[in-house]
Amino acid sequence: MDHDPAELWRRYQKHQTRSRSVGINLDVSRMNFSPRYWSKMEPAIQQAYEAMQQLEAGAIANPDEKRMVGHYWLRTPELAPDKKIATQIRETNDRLVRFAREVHDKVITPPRSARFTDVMLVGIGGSALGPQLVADALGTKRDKMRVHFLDNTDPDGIRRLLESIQTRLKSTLVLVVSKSGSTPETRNGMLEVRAAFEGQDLQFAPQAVAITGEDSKLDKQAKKEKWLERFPMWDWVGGRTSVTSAVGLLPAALQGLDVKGLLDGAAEMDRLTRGTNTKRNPAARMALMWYHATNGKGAKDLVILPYKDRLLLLSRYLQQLIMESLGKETDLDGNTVHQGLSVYGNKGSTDQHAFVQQLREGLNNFFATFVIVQQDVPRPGTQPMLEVDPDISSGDYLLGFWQGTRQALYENGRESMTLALDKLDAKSLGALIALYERAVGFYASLVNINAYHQPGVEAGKKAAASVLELQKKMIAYLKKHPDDTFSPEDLAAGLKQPEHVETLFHLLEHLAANKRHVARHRNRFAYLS
Ligand SMILES: O=P(O)(O)OC[C@H]1O[C@](O)(CO)[C@@H](O)[C@@H]1O
Repeated sequence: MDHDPAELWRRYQKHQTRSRSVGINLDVSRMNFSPRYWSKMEPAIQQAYEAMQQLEAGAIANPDEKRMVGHYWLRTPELAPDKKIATQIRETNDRLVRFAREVHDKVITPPRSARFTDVMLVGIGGSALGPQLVADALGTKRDKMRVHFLDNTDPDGIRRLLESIQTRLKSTLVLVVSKSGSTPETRNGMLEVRAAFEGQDLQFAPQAVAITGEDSKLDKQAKKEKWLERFPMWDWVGGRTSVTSAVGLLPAALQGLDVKGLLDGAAEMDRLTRGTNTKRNPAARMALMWYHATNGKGAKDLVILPYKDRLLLLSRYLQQLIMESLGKETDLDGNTVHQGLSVYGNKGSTDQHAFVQQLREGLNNFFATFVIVQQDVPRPGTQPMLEVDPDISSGDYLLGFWQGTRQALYENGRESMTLALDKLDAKSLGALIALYERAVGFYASLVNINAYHQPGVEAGKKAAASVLELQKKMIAYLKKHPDDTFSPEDLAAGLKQPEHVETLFHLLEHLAANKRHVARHRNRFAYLS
C-alpha cells in the first residue's frame, strides 16, 4: 500500500466515481487492488451487465422460485416488461399517496378519534428494515405522524411499544406488512395489537391496513374483515428489495416524507448504474471491490461505518440485503460454494470508542465502507453552528474523526472505501439504497449465485414449527397426568420422543419461568393448573 501523500492524492483523484445528479461520490483509493485489476475483471463485469439487462427485461432471474426480479421497475415503471405491471405500479403509488393525503386531511379517520396521529408498522425482515431505515434517516419533529415498528415476537418488546402508545391507540393506524402473509412473527404481532385494541374496546379493522401478496392468508383475512385498506406486494419484488414498493412508500408517505424524492433518487441511481462503462458505474466498482477484498469468497467482512446518526440503521438494513442475497450454499450450476459476505457496523465516531480498536490493530479480516455526509444538518445556516473550539464545530470533529480513522486503518494495511453524500435527503437515500441493490446483483453474477431466493431461512422456520407442535403435545400430556412430577427424560419417554429430550427441557424451563402450564419442583416439573 502506498503511503506517499502526493501519490495518495493522485490515487484519490483517479479512483473516485462521482454521481453528480444524486450527490454521491464513491472513493476506492484506499482499496489495495493491483493496477491491472480492473482490466482483468472487465470481461466478468461485462457479463454481469448482461445478466442485469436480462433481469431488468423480465427474465426469470430467480430460477428456484421461477420468478422475475422487478424492484428496478418500481421506480421506473415504463421499464416493466409488460404494461399491466407498469400500470399496477403507477396505480398503487398514486393510491398510496392519495391514501396518506386523505389520512392527513382527516378525510379518512378512525372511529373513535378525530384523526390518525400514529402509524404502527407490524412486519419483519424486508417488511420492516427498509421502512425503519427511511423513517429514522429522514424523520423530523415536523413529521405528519409518529411512526412505530413492531418487528419481533418478543412479548416484552411488544408490551413496551404498546405501553408507549397506550392512549393514542384509538388514533393509531396499523400497517400489517408481509409479502407471504404467513410469517409467524408478523401474525403474532398483529394478534397482540388486535388484542390491545379489544382491551380498549376499539375495533381493529377500521384502523388496519394490509400490505401483502394477493390472496395470501393475510390478504384474505383483511378482505374478509373489511380492513380499512389493502395494498399489494408482488411476487416479483423480494422482501429485502421492497422499500420502494408500498412496503416502504406507504409508511414514508404517512410520516410525511418525500416519497417522490426517494423514488427519483433510486431511479436516477438505477440509470447511472445501468451504464456499462465500469469506471463511471459506482455499483459495478463497489461490487468489484467486494470481490477484490474477499477473493470472491467472502474471505473478509464488510464493516459499514456511517459517520451520521441518521444512518445508524444502514448496516442493519444492508446486513439483510447483502447476507440474505449472497449467503448461499450452492451456485447457479449446483456446485457447493458456501458463498457470502458478512456485514456489520454501527456508526462513527461512536464506534471509535468501541470496535475500531480491533479494526486498527487486531484481526485484519475485514474491509470498511465509510459513509460521510458533507452537509451537517438540513437547512444549514438557519441557526449558527456552535464552535466548540475556535473555528471548529461538532461536525468538523465528525469529519476529522472519519479522516483520522480512515488514515489510521490505511496505515496499518486495512482497506476501506468511502461513500460521500453531499447531503442526506430522500433523493440521496433512495440513490444509496439503489446503489447497494445493484452492487448486490452484480456481485451475485461475479460469483454465479442466485441472489434472489432465501432457501436457508426455511430450515429454521420448519424446526421452530415442530418445536411448537411438541410443546402442544407436552402440555396435553402434562394435563392428563396432573398429580405427577416429571424429569425431562420421563416426559420424553412418555411422549415416545426420546430424541427430543433437550427440546423438552428448554420448553419446560421457559414455561416454568413464566408460570404458564408448568411448575418446577427442584429438578422435576409438573402441570400447573
Ligand atoms: O414479508 P414476509 O413474507 O412476512 O417475510 C419477511 C421476511 O422473512 C424472510 O422471508 C426470511 O424469513 C425475508 O426474506 C423476508 O423479508
